[in-house]
Amino acid sequence: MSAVNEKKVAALEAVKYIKSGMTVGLGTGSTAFFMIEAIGEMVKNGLQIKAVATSNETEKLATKLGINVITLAEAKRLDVTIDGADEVDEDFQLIKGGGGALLREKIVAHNSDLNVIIADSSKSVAKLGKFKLPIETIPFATQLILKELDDMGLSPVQRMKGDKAYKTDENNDILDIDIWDTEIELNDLEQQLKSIPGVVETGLFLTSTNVVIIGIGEEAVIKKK
Ligand SMILES: O=C[C@H](O)[C@H](O)[C@H](O)COP(=O)(O)O
Repeated sequence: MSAVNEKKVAALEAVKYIKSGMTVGLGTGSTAFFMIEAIGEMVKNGLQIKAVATSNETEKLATKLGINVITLAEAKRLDVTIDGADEVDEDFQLIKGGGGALLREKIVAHNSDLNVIIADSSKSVAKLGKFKLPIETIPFATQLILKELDDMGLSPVQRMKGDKAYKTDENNDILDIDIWDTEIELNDLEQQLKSIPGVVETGLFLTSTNVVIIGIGEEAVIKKK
């Protein structure tokens, strides 16, 4: 079975967590796509939920499928959020933000009672960091943060879209950094990165995840914290 189908296998298992009356956080990306599509189908069949989208892209898709999208302020608190990841390790730690949605994703995860991560088998790793860690920065500070991260040995690269700087939904920049060889422990690294003025958020999700569902071939392997 291809990786694309493993994403769908995980997504279809995850939507079993959703019941009528819930407020649901909708993740972003190609794995989340299958989850949103499945929820759209459930809504057509009578499921009644409210949803908060983690990106403009997700909001557009969910609205198109008839899902009732509300703001985070209206939701106040979410029952469950289902989202993808770029890497997930054995300790439920994640790298996210490959699609640039890490800031809203982290805010939504923080405000959710249950966070379910869905992924194909290629995302499951023994150690985080083969995937470059995305950092969201305020444009005013980006060039100086690039220098600071370079001095830390993290080989930052500014994400581009063609010949222009890539911009997030919040109109910020993304720097992708290499944490594979760093000797800094992940919690410390998160603290150090967040302490640089102009760094808005990092793609390290170290404590928010409760359930990981990995599609392995046709099987959905569920791990609970
Ligand atoms: O910014 C994007 C999100 O963090 C995605 O959930 C993550 O990049 C995984 O995306 P995909 O399911 O497309 O691999």
